Amino acid sequence: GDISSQLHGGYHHPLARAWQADRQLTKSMLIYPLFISDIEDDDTLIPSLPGQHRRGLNKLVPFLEPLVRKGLKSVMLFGVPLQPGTKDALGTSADDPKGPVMQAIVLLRQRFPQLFISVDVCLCEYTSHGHCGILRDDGSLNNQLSVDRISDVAVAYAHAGAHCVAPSDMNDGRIRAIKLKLIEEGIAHKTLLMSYAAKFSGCLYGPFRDAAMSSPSFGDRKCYQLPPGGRGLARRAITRDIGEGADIIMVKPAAQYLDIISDAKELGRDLPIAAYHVSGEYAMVHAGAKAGVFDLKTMAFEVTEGILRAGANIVVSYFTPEFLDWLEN
Ligand SMILES: NCC[C@H](CC(=O)O)[C@@H](CN)CCC(=O)O
Ligand SMILES: [Zn+2]
Repeated sequence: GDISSQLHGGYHHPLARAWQADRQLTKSMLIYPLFISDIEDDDTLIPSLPGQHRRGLNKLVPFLEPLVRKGLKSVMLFGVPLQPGTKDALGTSADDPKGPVMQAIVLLRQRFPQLFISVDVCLCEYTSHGHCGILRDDGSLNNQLSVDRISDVAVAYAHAGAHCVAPSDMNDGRIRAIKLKLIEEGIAHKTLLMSYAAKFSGCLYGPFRDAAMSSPSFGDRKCYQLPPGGRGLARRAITRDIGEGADIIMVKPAAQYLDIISDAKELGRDLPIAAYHVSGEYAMVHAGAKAGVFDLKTMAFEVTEGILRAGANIVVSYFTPEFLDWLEN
């Protein structure tokens, strides 16, 4: 018969199967999210985010040392201000030099010179209303005030030593504003701007909001995060952010949005594409494994390989510590 119908020979051997993948998971592709609180000796398990803790500055280095030895290459910092007076309408404490994130940047840069420090830039953890920007009287986002504030916070993190700033706010035009300020400040050349370009609203962020105490006090994020059905909007946001100077495009969530990752790679063919395997997606894998649906490690690999197959070469993943044990390189 037609000999081109015979495919099995091309993937009979495990190595030949590995060769079928355009991108194979390695430790350097992984970014590990860290929750940093302003209680210095804090080390609190986050029940809804299996195995993840909120840690204060005094607990960070001992926790990270073994992970860095195992090959951890990059982290993403999220501040969790718990002290009274750290939340107001403007998110004033987001760039407080005494705040948890600003101090963690300095500490980690000094302690782990090889570690790539990316920092999430948003106001929702620092605003009394819990939204990702500054509000108008009617409760909607004031774009100009939000973009001004978010870009100031991004520049403060970059000045503190962040290698990468990653605005997850989804305010229109924040990428351009951050890039312009980085240029004005003379630090654009050493700061990577990673845009959460296609970030969807939905039900997959619950465990994160538990961890970061960052749920909106009223309403939701449906007027600034993308509607789950908005593939065209995502393509437009990705194209816009590339044009505004993003160095990396991120899609979030990931496993439920593989078509968007694929679009991001098509539209951002010349950029690295990141995907954030969010708290809800991570918790679902744990829940499925606990329910006996599948083996945890097998599914962690299968879901992450799917994210790579769709076009990502960077994955923000809560499974990072396990992958450091599971991967050779
Ligand atoms: N800045 C928004 C935070 C946002 C979730 C939310 O909408 O609250 C993500 C953090 N960048 C949540 C990440 C996660 O769920 O793991
Ligand atoms: Zn936010």
